[in-house]
Amino acid sequence: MAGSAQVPTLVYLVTGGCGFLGEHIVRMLLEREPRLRELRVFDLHLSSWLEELKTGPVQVTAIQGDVTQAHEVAAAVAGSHVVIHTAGLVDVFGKASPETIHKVNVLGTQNVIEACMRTGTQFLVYTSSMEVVGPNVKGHPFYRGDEDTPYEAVHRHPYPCSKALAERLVLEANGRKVSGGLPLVTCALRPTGIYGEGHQVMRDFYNQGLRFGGRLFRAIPASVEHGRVYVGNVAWMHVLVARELEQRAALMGGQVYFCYDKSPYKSYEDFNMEFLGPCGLRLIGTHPLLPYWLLVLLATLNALLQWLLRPLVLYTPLLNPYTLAMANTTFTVSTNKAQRHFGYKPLFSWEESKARTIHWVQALEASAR
Ligand SMILES: NC(=O)c1ccc[n+]([C@@H]2O[C@H](COP(=O)([O-])OP(=O)(O)OC[C@H]3O[C@@H](n4cnc5c(N)ncnc54)[C@H](O)[C@@H]3O)[C@@H](O)[C@H]2O)c1
Ligand SMILES: CC(C)[C@@H](O)CC[C@@H](C)[C@H]1CC[C@H]2[C@@H]3[C@H](O)C=C4C[C@@H](O)CC[C@]4(C)[C@H]3CC[C@]12C
Repeated sequence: MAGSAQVPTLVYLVTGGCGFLGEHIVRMLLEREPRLRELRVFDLHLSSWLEELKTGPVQVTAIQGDVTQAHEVAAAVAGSHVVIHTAGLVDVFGKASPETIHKVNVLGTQNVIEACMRTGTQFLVYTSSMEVVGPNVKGHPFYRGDEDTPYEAVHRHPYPCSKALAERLVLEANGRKVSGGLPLVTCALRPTGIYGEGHQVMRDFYNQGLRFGGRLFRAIPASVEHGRVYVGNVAWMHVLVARELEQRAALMGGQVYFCYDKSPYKSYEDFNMEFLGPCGLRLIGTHPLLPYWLLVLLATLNALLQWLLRPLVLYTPLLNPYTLAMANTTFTVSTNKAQRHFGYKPLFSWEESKARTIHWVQALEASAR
């Protein structure tokens, strides 16, 4: 692949390039990958902001397509040097059926792998997830763990199951021969809960707070820590891995890397308040306002209501049995594998990540007025 640092020669493909993370990866590549000649952005739903990117020196090719359609994926992959596969159905709220989640996240990933094999693309970076590891169905905490920490990764929910299967397909494909006889080099990145500009769940929390007069009500003990990572640092890790994968194929090929930065370990709700607080919202209660059994009952009622209403309307509240269990289980990572293997260091400090996210929420506030 070795593109010249001076002459832009490389073609990258980003699947899911119009999503929350995908957009940051696309913009980061255009800013920080000097070898880029063409950037292909493949997504089911193309965004209007892509048009503004077409005026720069890099050819930006918007491709409307579906990763579940092998021929569409193959056409997009053909001729690319690197594929960053971040397209996926990120659904823990019951918006999509288990079958659809599996089809997009697993079959879609299989299509990307096969397209690389058939067309001779050698380098594949997959956006996996912390959920490939946990929290597991038993609610075991994962406290400051790393890529080698033993943990019983047992899942039942369609989303983590699909991510785990897709990641396994990607890692098992490492070393297989692509068209032309060279080896496919793959690796998987496992972000913890990503936050930052464009994060839909943060937007949902903000809107929920507005509906309750600027108040959010604590449901989870402050002691339950969740690892979070700023979207800009996740995007940077993708760019760096894509750049280093060729030179360090023997070390990085077939590996997984947690995405991490200096974001503090806090409960999910307390962490969100780092951004929502400066925008006028208050988290009521130093302890959960309701007993856990009542939260479980309410979450179960939400799931029942979702099932009953499904023929009429899609009811997808934040609180359901799975999200409650996730929120209520400590999951934090402490690792430096990415730094050791390919020199990753967070591009954005915690202070910068926080300021950028607050600025974005304030823009939401302005548009909500
Ligand atoms: N958001 C997080 O906290 C988080 C954490 C860890 C990992 N991830 C992973 O990061 C990736 C991106 O997540 P996100 O939060 O940006 O989600 P997102 O929903 O904002 O982006 C996903 C993108 O994929 C596209 N897509 C969905 N189905 C498609 C299909 N069939 N064909 C083509 N494109 C399709 C969507 O249109 C969207 O633009 C996912 O693979 C997700 O599992 C997300
Ligand atoms: C209603 C309360 C109980 C409230 O605290 C629920 C919060 C809940 C919506 C979130 C708690 C943990 C989140 C998940 C976590 O950050 C990691 C994820 C992995 C990633 O691949 C996709 C997103 C997510 C599943 C993320 C989704 C929201 C939470 C469940």
